[in-house]
Amino acid sequence: MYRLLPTEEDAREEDRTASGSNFDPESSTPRRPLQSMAQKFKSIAPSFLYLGGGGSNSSSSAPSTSSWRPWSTPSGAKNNSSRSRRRTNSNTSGRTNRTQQQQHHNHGRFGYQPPVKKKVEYKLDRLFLKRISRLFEILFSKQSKVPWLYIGMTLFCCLNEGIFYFVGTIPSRYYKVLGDKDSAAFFRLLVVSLLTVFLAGFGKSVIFLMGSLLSLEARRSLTLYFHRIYIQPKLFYRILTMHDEEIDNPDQRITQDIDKLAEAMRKMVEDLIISPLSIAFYTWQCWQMAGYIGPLCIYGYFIFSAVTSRLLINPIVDAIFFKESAEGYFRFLHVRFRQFTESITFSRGESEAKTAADDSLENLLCSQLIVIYKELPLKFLQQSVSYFGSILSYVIIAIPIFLGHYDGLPASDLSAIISKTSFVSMYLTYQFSQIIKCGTEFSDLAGYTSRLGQLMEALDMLNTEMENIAIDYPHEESLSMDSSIRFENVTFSTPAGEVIISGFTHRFEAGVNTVIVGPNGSGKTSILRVMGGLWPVSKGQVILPHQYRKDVIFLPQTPYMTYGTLREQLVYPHRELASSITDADILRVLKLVRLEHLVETVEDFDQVYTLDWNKMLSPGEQQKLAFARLFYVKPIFAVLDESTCSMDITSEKEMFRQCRLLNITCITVCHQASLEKYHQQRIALDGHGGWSCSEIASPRPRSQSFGGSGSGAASALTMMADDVEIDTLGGAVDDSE
Ligand SMILES: Nc1ncnc2c1ncn2[C@@H]1O[C@H](COP(=O)(O)OP(=O)(O)OP(=O)(O)O)[C@@H](O)[C@H]1O
Repeated sequence: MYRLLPTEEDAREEDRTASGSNFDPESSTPRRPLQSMAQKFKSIAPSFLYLGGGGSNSSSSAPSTSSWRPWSTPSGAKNNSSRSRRRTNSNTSGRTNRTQQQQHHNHGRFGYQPPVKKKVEYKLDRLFLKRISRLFEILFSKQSKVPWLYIGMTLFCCLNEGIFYFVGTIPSRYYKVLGDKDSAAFFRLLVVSLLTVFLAGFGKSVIFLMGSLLSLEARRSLTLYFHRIYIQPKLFYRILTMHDEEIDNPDQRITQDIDKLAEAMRKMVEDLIISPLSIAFYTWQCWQMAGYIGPLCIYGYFIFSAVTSRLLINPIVDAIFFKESAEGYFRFLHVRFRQFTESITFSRGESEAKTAADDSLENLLCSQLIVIYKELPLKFLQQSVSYFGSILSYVIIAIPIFLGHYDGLPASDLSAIISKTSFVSMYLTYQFSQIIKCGTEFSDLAGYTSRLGQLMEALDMLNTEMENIAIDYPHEESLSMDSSIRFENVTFSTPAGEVIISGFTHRFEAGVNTVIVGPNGSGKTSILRVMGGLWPVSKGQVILPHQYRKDVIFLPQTPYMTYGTLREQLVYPHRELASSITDADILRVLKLVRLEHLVETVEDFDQVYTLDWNKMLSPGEQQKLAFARLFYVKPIFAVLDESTCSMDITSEKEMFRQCRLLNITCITVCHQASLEKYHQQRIALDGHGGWSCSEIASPRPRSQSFGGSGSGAASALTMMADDVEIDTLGGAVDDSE
C-alpha cells in the first residue's frame, strides 16, 4: 500500500503516546487538558514565547525534527546496512527524540498540533527583500495584467487627488463667501461643491474597483505561477510526502496565503499609490502658508512615528507567520474529518476528533491572540499619529498668526486661511499617518511573503535535487527498446535514508504475470515507487519500456476519483482524450468491469456528477473503475498495488481474466495467497532486505507461452484466452478454492 505523509499521522500517534496521561482510564472520553478559555489564558505565556517570539525561547531548545536529507546521497545506505539495525534505531533514539519534541511543543496536550519547527525568525531583512522582489517579478511579468491595472489605478488616483484637493478647500471658500455675505457666490459655490463631491465619490469607487481587479489579477498571476512550479510530476509527491515538517500545508499557502497577500497589497497600493506625489504637493502648499516650520514639524513627527512603527512591525511578522500555520492545521484537520468521516464514525472516534479539533482551535486562537497583543502598540501608535495630526495642523497655523504674519487681514480672509492651512497640514499628516497605518498591512504582507517565499525556496531546492538525481541515477533516460522492465543491481532507500533492498536484479517480462509478496513494511510498494520514479535509486539502474508512460500503468489501492463527468473519469488522467472516447467504448469498458449500472446513475456520460465520486462509489467499485481506465488504455504492463483488495472474489477473478484477454501483464503487490494463481512468477521479500524469485506452479504448464516478449507472447495469450485458458483459469480457481 502507498504510504504517504509520515509526519502528521505519526505526530498524532506520538502525541497520543506523549500525552497518554490525559486519558482518563475510567472513561472513554479523553480528559481535556485545557478546560476553559480562562485556563487557556494562563497557558499563553509559554506558547507566547514559542509562537510569538519566533521561537526565541522555547524553539531554541526544541531540536529540529527535520529528517530531510538530499535523497540523491545514499547517506542512509552508509549508515544502515542492515534492516533490523535500522528498525532498532528508529524504534529507540529516533522515536524518543520525536516524542520528546512533541511533548515539548504541545506542553503535554492531547490532540493535533502543528509539528515542532526549528528556530526561524521571520522579519524584515535581506531575505524578506529577496522574497518580495521575487514575488514582484512574477506580478510584473509580461504575461500579467497587474502592471496595466497599476498604471490605470495611478492615473485615476492622480485625477481623484486633484478633485479631492478642491473638495478639501471648499470649506475655506464657504468661510470667505459667508464672511462677505455674498449670496450669488454662495449659490455658485454650492452647485460647484455638490458636483465636485459627486465626482470625488465616483472617483473613489472607480479606484476601489481597480484595486479589487488588481488584487484578483495578483492572485491569478501568483497562483498560476505556484501551480506551475508545485504541481509537477513527482515534485508534487515529494513535497507532500517529504516536507511536511518544514513546509507545512503548501496547499494552504497557495489557496489562502496568496489571496491574503493580494488583499494586503491592494490596501497598501490604494493607500500609498500616489503618496509621494501628494506629499510633495502638500509639503509645498504647507510651506507657502505656514513657512518652513510647518513641513518641518510634520516631517519630524513622521520620522519619529516611522522609526517606532518599524520596531513594532518585526515581531508581528513572526506572529502572523505562525498564526497562518495554525490556521492551516486547523483547516487541514477538518478536511481530514471529511475525508475519513466513515472510518471515524465506525470506530466511534467522534470524541477524539472533537478534542483534537478543539485543541487545534485553541492553538489557533492562541496564535491569533498573540497577533492581537503584538499589534496593540502599533495600533496605539497609528491612532495617536492620526489624532495628533489634527492638533498639529492648528499648531502649525498658530505660529505665523502669533508671529503677526496675517495681521490686518479681514476676519473672513483669516478664517479662510486658517481653514485652508489646517486642511493642507492635516492632509499632509494624514498622508504620513496612512504610511504608518500601512504598517499593519505591511506586517501581514511580510508574513505571507515569508510563507510563500519559503515554499518557493523549498520547490527550488527539490527541483535542483531532482535534477541531480536525474543526472546521478538516470531513470527515465534508460529506456529499453524491448517490452520489459529491468531492475539491475538496484539499491534504494526510504526518504529517511533507510535502505530497504540492495542489489535487486529482476526482469519483468511482458506476458509473465509477477506477484510481489512479503510481510508488512518489507518494501513491496517501494519497488513500485522506484519503478514509477517516485523514489530514486541510490545504486543500479531501472530500465523501462520505450513508451513507458503509455505502456506501464499503475493502479493504487485507492484510485483517485477526479471530479467531473463519467467520460472524464474513464480517461483520467488524460482529460484531452475525453472527446475521443465514444459512448460505445464507455459502455464496453463498463461492461468489462461490471459497472453497467453507472450508466443509469449518471443519465448522461457528459453530465458533471455533482456528488463526490468517492462517496457515490464503494471502494470496490472505485477499484473497478480504475480497471475500466486500464482496459480502455490497454497498456503492456499493469502495476497493481493491492488494487483488487476491496473486490469480491468473482470480480477479482474477472479483472485478471480481462487483463489476460487484453494482453496486459500484471505486476501485482498483494497479501492474498489466492491471487498467486493468476501469476506465473513470485518475488518474495523477507522483510530484512532479502528477496527471492520463484516460478509459480500452475495446474497446467503454460509458462512457455509467456516467456517471450512482444507480439509472440501476446498472440499466445490471446489464443489461450480464446479457447482453453479461460476454462483452465476457471478450473484453477475452483481447484484452489
Ligand atoms: N514516505 C516515507 N518516508 C519514510 N519511510 C517510508 C515512507 N514510505 C514508506 N516508508 C518505509 O518504507 C518501508 C517499506 O514500505 P512499503 O510501503 O514499501 O511496505 P509494504 O511492503 O508495501 O507494506 P504493506 O504490506 O504494509 O503495504 C516501511 O518500513 C515504511 O515505513
